[in-house]
Amino acid sequence: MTNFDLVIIGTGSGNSILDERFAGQRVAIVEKGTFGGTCLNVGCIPTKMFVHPADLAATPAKAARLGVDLSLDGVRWTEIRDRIFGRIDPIAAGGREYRINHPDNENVTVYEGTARFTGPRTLDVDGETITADRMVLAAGARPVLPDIPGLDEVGYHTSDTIMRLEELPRHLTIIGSGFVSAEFAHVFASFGVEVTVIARSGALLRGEDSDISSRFTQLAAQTWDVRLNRKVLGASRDAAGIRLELDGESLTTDLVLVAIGRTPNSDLLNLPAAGIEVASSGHVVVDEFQHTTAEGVWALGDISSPVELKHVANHEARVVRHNLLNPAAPIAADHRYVPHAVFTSPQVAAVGLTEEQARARGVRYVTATQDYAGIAYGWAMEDTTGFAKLLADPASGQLLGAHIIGPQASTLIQPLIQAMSFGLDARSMASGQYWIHPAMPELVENALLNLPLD
Ligand SMILES: Cc1cc2nc3c(=O)[nH]c(=O)nc-3n(C[C@H](O)[C@H](O)[C@H](O)COP(=O)(O)OP(=O)(O)OC[C@H]3O[C@@H](n4cnc5c(N)ncnc54)[C@H](O)[C@@H]3O)c2cc1C
Ligand SMILES: NC(=O)c1ccc[n+]([C@@H]2O[C@H](COP(=O)([O-])OP(=O)(O)OC[C@H]3O[C@@H](n4cnc5c(N)ncnc54)[C@H](O)[C@@H]3O)[C@@H](O)[C@H]2O)c1
Repeated sequence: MTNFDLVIIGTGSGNSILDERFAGQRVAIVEKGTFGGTCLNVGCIPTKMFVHPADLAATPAKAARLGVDLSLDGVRWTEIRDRIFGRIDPIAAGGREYRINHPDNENVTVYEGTARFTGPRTLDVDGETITADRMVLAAGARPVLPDIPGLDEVGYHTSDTIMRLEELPRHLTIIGSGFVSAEFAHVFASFGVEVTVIARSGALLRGEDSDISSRFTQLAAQTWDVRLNRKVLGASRDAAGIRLELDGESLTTDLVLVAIGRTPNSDLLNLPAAGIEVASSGHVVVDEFQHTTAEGVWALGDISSPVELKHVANHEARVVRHNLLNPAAPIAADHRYVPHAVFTSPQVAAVGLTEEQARARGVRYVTATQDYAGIAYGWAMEDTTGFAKLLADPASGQLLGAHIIGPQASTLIQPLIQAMSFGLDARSMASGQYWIHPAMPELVENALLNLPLD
């Protein structure tokens, strides 16, 4: 049995905790998979590296309308794939090598195995027992697997495997209609794959404000075969490919991608043995300091956060690092205004309350929208579908929510996140600064000016 000052489980955001301030401590870090975790290896980074060439491949279809005739001559899938992972895999390998062999990490022991609690702050790692005075759970989440009769037998992909395909399929069916579905549908459709999206509800991206979600659903249906309010009842294979039975119809496809959410890896850690409480959602229960219900144990990222985003995991890792280094003066995590963006086509980005949430909370609010078509740059682009929608407190002008669908939505949302985070009211924000003309942020300026404040 080996005792450490600190043990971290998971090398995603957990790996970023360690810096030179931990040099005097004996630290262990445990990883059962690829060093660097989800975002680097199978999440944010590779997906966006596929989205960028997908955006390029989709350009010819949009350009002719403006009098520019482009043609897509081909998509070299294996080259794209190998270029992407040829850049990512060495980073993962380099991160591992750094922790194992670099003199900076003389105090760090890397365990390449699966951690499982056998008692308070006591772990079994593939047969070896390690204990620690303090522990951090940063073990992330994994794709939810479906319970569809026959699907295991015919085979399917998740976001963990789809990016390493040997060749593009002719037809791809995606089960699920959230972030992963919207991003991969855009990537594969832009690369020339026929894409079918199966949603069990009546809209895609239904977690978004309903105006955004319905606009996105309407636009998506023009590019992809979108089947709403459908359940997949069974799967089988025949000469034509994989046959999926939906309620009332069937379809034949070459490949299935399952994208129905992610579940925290808390169930694999035997947390009851360590006195660590887990919510019914599977998330480890933490207080505002990211401390779990067990003395000396913190948690961060997807294992404890219902908002499974890298910027949240990174923020929480910084909070945990501070609290490990400054036990007498801990800081709280700030989860007030967590934004997100979906890198699909068109892009979607949001922060704060949707109108449905504002209504359900009974807060007083006003809304305003601004079409891209109504600002100079959007008009020049002849964008006819994008818009921004804001919610604000009519008395104070404080923003309650911001939602954008359209080009550069993930960038345009940032000043609104800033305003909400620092308490800047809509009127001051709109009128107290210059807005570059004729640039895209005029979308934000005009949406702010449109708010019918008291
Ligand atoms: C396809 C996809 C695209 C995404 N795109 C974005 C995006 O654009 N923007 C964004 O903000 N977020 C995105 N996310 C979400 C983001 O990747 C995650 O929120 C983030 O990576 C979570 O980090 P983490 O440190 O909590 O967990 P992880 O990075 O998952 O790290 C957990 C690590 O713990 C290891 N582990 C688990 N159990 C054990 C065990 N028992 N013993 C030892 N090791 C263990 C795992 O192998 C893993 O390496 C995306 C996710 C996916 C799946
Ligand atoms: N750009 C980004 O920031 C980004 C990109 C990808 C993933 N992510 C993160 O990863 C998480 C997981 O993504 P995701 O798309 O898998 O999940 P999601 O929660 O975004 O969407 C899951 C979808 O599957 C549906 N669903 C759930 N169970 C189902 C079932 N049994 N049958 C059919 N449909 C079902 C849900 O109604 C929902 O529409 C996201 O919530 C997000 O936090 C972020």
